[in-house]
Amino acid sequence: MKSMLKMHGLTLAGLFLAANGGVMIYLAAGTIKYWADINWMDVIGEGGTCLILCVWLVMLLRGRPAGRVTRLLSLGLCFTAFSMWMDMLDEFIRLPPEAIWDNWLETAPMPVGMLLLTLGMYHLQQEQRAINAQMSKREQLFREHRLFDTLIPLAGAQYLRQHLRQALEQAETEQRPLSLIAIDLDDFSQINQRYGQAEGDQVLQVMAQLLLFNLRQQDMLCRLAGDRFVAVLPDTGESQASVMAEDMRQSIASLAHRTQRYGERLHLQATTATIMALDEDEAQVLKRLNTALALAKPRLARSA
Ligand SMILES: Nc1nc2c(ncn2[C@@H]2O[C@H](COP(=O)(O)OP(=O)(O)OP(=O)(O)O)[C@@H](O)[C@H]2O)c(=O)[nH]1
Repeated sequence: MKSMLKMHGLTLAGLFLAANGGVMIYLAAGTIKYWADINWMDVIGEGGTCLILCVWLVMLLRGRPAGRVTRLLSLGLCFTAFSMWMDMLDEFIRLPPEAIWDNWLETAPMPVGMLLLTLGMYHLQQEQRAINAQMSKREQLFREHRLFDTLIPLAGAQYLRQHLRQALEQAETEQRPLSLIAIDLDDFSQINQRYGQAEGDQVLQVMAQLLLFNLRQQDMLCRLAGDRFVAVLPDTGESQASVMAEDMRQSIASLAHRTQRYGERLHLQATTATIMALDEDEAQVLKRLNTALALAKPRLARSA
């Protein structure tokens, strides 16, 4: 709240002053209505709309960084909220019949606000396109940020299952192959034990970045659980997926990760497994992938 006031205090102060100014002007020019003369339906409709617009304004200012889009949208909301506020005031204050300026105060800010909101929405759409391009390896077929992990900025198992269901349908409709890679760090629990949970978190974050670098634009990476990641690769056969999995394994093995505390070098190793989706649902695909990974684990341990 503090940072919002610091960044957008001027906008909020402007709206507050304009709303107060409106009350002053109406009070100076008119008389307060009797209780019985107040049309409460209008008060609820106009006042409620004004209140909701103010709530949207606060949500917008709290949720977005400062910049052109935020400025345009917040100004648009301020103008429309002010228009509704002025509209509501005449339910409480009776102005002389010859006054026509109040129509201007009620009506004129509305189209200005709508115009600013439209401009803001246009630039928001442009901004969203740029963000979508950056996010494409993390979310594709739908957006549900409740399913995103805050520690490692990737979607989790629930998102993976929903994404996979849609990707399987798409692959079947288009008659194209779909492959999956599972990547699991070896002996990750030892990193936690030896260097602490915070260092383990750091390793997972670095690993997620590294895996994203190894993927193409159309691929999608999720964190299935703990130190296990899954990449969904549309339009990809098993042999191509195996090559990509090996690249990922090697890039993890050659990563020179140093601990935050003493800067010791950690030698990370990962096991990967690759499968191509057959005529099966997402639960069967994931089960087969997990089995393939479990089979790959002991093989690595034996060869070490
Ligand atoms: N730091 C950290 N650790 C986590 C997180 N989620 C799970 N873990 C830990 O990850 C470890 C996973 O253990 P295992 O599944 O045995 O994996 P592993 O030690 O790599 O063993 P193998 O996979 O058999 O090589 C557990 O010790 C969990 O406590 C997390 O978000 N952060």
